[in-house]
Amino acid sequence: MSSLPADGFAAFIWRSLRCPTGGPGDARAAKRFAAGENRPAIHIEPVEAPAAKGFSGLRETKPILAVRDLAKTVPGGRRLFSGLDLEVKAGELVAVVGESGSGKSTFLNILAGLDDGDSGEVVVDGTATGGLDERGRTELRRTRIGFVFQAFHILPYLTLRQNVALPLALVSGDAAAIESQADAKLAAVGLGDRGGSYARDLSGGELQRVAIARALVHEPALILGDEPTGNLDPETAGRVLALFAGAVREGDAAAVIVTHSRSVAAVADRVLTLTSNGLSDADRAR
Ligand SMILES: Nc1ncnc2c1ncn2[C@@H]1O[C@H](COP(=O)(O)OP(=O)(O)OP(=O)(O)O)[C@@H](O)[C@H]1O
Repeated sequence: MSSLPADGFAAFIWRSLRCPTGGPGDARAAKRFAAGENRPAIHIEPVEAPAAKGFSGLRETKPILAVRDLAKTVPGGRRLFSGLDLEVKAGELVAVVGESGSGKSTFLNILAGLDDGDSGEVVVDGTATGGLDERGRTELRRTRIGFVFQAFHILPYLTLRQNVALPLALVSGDAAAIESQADAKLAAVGLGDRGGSYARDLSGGELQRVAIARALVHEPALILGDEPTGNLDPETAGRVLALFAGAVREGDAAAVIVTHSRSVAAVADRVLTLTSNGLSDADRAR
């Protein structure tokens, strides 16, 4: 992707949404807008998409994630789990622990619609993934799900701003608004001055913060993390986790994090253990 171009009109739209009482620059831009300048080139709708907080009322009463009686067998016939039930509400962070090979990553992939259970149901923000075709699942991931992996997957040939902007760029043509949202999210993870840097310039902890900014930039309803602190030293992991938990709670999202780490368990609202019989309450002190 080439650099995201600045666009005066788009910047005006952005400022108008963020700051209704703009300065003289906004007044001039407003005149141009009234005169119809540039209007056809802009696709405004996605700028309003982050107002996913409009779902807040709904999210308070309904779980963001509902899993019912899920079962999964992998090729070769081994049953990983069955009878798995889970509900996660807005602002709630659930950690999933379990033995290596118990199926934690497979479970996350099913939640993201990247894999299928043998039976059972997964409902994300009111949408049953089982009823969606590939296109519908992709759309669900783009608009409703943020995924943080152990390996950061920050693309080295894009700036950090462009990396964070990717989920928005997939659904919007409004480059300036996208760039502003990416910068705001980078600022939220303490990297507001690094938007023009590249991955090679950052430490592991900083890269993971970029990955979190990217996972949250489109204000997903459901945040999934697969060992998101696995590559970090304990102190950095703690800082990243606090950031993650804050973003989940303030952003009104639900989160499921697969981990072997005690520090993840420490910030979670619930710690559940995955076994062949599904998820069960774990000892928080483990
Ligand atoms: N497509 C597949 N074909 C065959 N076996 C698979 C497939 N996908 C997963 N498995 C097996 O299912 C088991 C669960 O894998 P998974 O990665 O979900 O476990 P995990 O709990 O995340 O493990 P870890 O904690 O070590 O990362 C493993 O034994 C894995 O080899």
